[in-house]
Amino acid sequence: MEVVCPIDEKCAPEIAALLQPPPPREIRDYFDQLLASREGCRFKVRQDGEFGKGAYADVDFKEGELLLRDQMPFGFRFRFIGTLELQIGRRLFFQDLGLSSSHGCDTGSCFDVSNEHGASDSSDGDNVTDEKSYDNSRKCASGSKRAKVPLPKEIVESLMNGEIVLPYSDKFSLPPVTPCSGGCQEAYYCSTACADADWNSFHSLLCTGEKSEAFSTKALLQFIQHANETNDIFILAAKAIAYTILRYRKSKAILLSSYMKDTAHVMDNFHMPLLLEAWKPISVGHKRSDLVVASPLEDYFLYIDDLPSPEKEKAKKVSQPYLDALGDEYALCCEGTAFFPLQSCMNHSCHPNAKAFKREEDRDGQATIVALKPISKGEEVTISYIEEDLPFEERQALLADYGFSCKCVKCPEES
Ligand SMILES: C[S@@+](CC[C@H](N)C(=O)[O-])C[C@H]1O[C@@H](n2cnc3c(N)ncnc32)[C@H](O)[C@@H]1O
Repeated sequence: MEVVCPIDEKCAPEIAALLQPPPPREIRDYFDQLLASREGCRFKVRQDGEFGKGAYADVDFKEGELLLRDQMPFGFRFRFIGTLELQIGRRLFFQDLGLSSSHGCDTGSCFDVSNEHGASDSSDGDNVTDEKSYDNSRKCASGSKRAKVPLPKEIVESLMNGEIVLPYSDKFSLPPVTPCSGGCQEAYYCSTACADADWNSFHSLLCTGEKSEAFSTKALLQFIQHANETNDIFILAAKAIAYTILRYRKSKAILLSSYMKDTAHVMDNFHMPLLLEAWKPISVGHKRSDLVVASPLEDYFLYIDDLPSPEKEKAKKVSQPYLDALGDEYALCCEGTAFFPLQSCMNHSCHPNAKAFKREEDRDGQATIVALKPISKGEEVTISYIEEDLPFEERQALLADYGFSCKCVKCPEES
């Protein structure tokens, strides 16, 4: 017997309306507003291209010029926070629990204190680019085979408690850890402003602490555990839904405040339009992107390695046991999944004119797009979702995972 969710049955027309993309005029207005709110944004989003929406240069760009730093409308900024010692301590702590993996960070907020239960799966869906694949300049240690030499538990604890200070670590200062004000001990931030923004955006409904506004924190805990054990895309989906609900509630409150209390019944006519409006940032077709933030630990150990003698030998005497304990993971990047509204409008080309690229100075989780060649005003900006130098068949196979067959300038020629 087919199991039908009672909500699916009861709200079938509303669900169908939510799944319908907004009309082109509304999509255009949405992007016009979004671009106007981004200071110095030199793009246009047009919907009349060969592949639907696309991003077009609004000025001439030179080779190597920064085109865009895209921000997430909801979600989080990925940043390493706390101290270098805390980062090492947490990483060793999770390593000891057997939880360490290629995913260096949690799925939460602007943090990362290396809470390693986020398992993002980049193989499914419509993720736009994997910035890691462009990040060849950095030595992410996945390929190397450094055997780990574990440290005693007490040392790991002392690192996390701030009782151990490593030489030159003050040169790699990180924003202090601000815990979630809801008391969940799951989300950590780089500032109170960031914590508040997150709370108001979605976290108040997803927090498992005592101040949570979730309907049932017990159910929420089960959900989070399930997502952590399977795929953190569920967490991102929950954030999208919480974000929509909170946006809906805000506009409903504004609307109600402009009516007399006894005419509140007029709301019946507004539920759906308000919900559709609140949902718009998602329904205009944001695609998820995988993003990577380079580890400050890698920078630290490289810095020690580059010190002149005898400082290098002196510092190494202290730092080497930590490097040995971390093994390959000394350079583990922080990986996560995010929504970038502008980057997700960029179409793919196997002969792209721009690139999603993490530069040395990019220390947060914004999406950075850099021109690979001069781009003229009006020209479409394209990026490669995959390694574009691969042979034709391999490129097609990879792009099939993204759900389309590539029709860029290069592919038809090569086929
Ligand atoms: C991240 S979206 C880019 C924005 C998209 N054009 C839209 O309208 O939302 C990726 C989708 O755009 C289309 N697309 C992008 N580049 C393409 C290409 N080179 N060849 C064919 N389709 C492409 C595919 O449908 C793909 O799933």
